[in-house]
Amino acid sequence: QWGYGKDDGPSAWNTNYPVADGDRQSPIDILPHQARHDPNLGPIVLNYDRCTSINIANNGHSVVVEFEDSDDRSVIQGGPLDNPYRLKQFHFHWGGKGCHGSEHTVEGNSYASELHLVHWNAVKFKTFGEAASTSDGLAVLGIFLETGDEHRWLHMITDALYTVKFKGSVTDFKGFNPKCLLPSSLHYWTYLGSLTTPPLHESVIWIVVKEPMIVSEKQLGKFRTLVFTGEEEDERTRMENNFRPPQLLKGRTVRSSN
Ligand SMILES: NS(=O)(=O)c1ccc(O)c(NC(=O)NCCCCO)c1
Ligand SMILES: [Zn+2]
Repeated sequence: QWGYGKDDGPSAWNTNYPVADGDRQSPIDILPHQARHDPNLGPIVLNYDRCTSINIANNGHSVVVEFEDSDDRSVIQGGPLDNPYRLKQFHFHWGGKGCHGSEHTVEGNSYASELHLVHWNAVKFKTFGEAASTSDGLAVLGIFLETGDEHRWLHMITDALYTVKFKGSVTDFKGFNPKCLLPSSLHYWTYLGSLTTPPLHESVIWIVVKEPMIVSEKQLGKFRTLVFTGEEEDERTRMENNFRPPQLLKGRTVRSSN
């Protein structure tokens, strides 16, 4: 299996997942001055209103909140998207104490953490799995997390983390609307990329929001109380630095909403 350690980490993923060396891999380093401002790029529209969260889980790589995706109750549309994309899950990537842990970087600078809201094109595909393995089947909204004041709503997530400390743990997490996590401005960069974890499918339309959400160091520290390992395993490997470093742009264009 793959992980984020010395032997099973990002530099080894191409052994079992050769697409790791492909032409549209994620994340990337974003250079704002080289991004093409595209006036045709409209605003991102989120309809997460009748929210459909189900549970929160530790999958051995991150903490994930899953959503009920049998209809279009929670969708993202507009921006670079031709169809509404259905919210499936969101999860985070973060660093170690004092180190940064975002996946995308901006002019070589990384943020403390990065939130990924994962959506799939249910107009063109029947299942998430099918969408996740087909070009442009997914739209992932990436939000940077920066340390500063406490985030007024993130406690809803961090207060539940102790219940999913070990790999394989799942607990109920109903009625959570992730719209409360988003920064005020949704100006974004967008480019064609991939999943940032194995199987690294090149199926993602990335929408990276420019404005970070501000969270406290204390709130971020709670993510590091999770472990990669299962309760029955001997070693307790703290879950941190679960991010893939930036990959080659290989001629891709990054567009900017404005
Ligand atoms: N980081 S990401 O690009 O937003 C991303 C979005 C959706 C995904 O499905 C994955 N990866 C994934 O599911 N890998 C299968 C095993 C993971 C846990 O069992 C990564
Ligand atoms: Zn992710």
